Amino acid sequence: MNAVTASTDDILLKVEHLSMRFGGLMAINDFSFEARRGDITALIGPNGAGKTTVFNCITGFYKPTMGMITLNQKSGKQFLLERLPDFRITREAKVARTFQNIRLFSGLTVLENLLVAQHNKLMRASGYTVLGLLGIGKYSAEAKNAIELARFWLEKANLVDRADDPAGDLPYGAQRRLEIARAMCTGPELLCLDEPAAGLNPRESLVLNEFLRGIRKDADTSILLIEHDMSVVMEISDHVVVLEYGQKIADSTPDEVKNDPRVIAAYLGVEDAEVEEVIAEVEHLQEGENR
Ligand SMILES: Nc1ncnc2c1ncn2[C@@H]1O[C@H](COP(=O)(O)OP(=O)(O)OP(=O)(O)O)[C@@H](O)[C@H]1O
Repeated sequence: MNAVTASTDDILLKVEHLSMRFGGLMAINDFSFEARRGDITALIGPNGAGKTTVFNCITGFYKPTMGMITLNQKSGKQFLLERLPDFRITREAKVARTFQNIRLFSGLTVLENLLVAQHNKLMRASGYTVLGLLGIGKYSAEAKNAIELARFWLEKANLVDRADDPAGDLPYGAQRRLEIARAMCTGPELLCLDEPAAGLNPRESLVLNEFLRGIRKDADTSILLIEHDMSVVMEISDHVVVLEYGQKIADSTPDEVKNDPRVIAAYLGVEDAEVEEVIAEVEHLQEGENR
């Protein structure tokens, strides 16, 4: 979907004038962007640009200094995320996330990790009573559903044959996919992934790409992705937003962003005064290509 043509009904997440100050450092400065329903939106930028801080504001880990973050569910319900505590952002607004460093229960099996993710739903079904847990009422039906859902995501993550192994025994790339599968077991409308391809080899990155494309196709979940691995970003994203020093410098399709001189200059670490020079060079190269 093109960045310019989205209607307001398509907007799942709207970030407006977001700012986050840490003491004297303005980590995010008047940053606005939109993520459309059904899209994979990538948030990229050089180290320290503020990407994780934006994620932390969206998911309630930080309360922004200023700005509004609106999540529009498909049901029509609207949530102002900057006003909600993190557990309500997960449970009610249905925003799930993964972290830069893997946070699995490494002593539990792969399947158990996916069931733990559904703990809240199961406890509600038990009515928080022992009788409920013993199978009277809705609990047994919900427990069966939880196992079905875990199986579904095990298959999608290509982990069925490792279901009974401790999560800590999986290769790195498989642990990354398990984390994402675990987040999917909470039924999110928005899945925020913080550098899912970090540390993966090229083959594992390809498997990850397929998995993320599968999520977009099979689940009603949109993805917001922070990623340094451009082979992942350019391959699977519908829309790319670029941050530099806490401010937006580009917001467009992967192809346009890839050729944007300001983005190239930011990644090369060029001083502001030299940006014009880089722009001229890139334009010159592009003219050469088009000839
Ligand atoms: N809790 C905090 N306290 C103080 N400064 C912070 C805090 N969190 C982030 N920062 C600062 O805010 C800036 C943005 O950091 P952030 O981690 O959001 O960048 P990033 O784009 O995610 O970087 P990377 O790609 O290296 O992960 C950095 O200068 C960082 O040191």
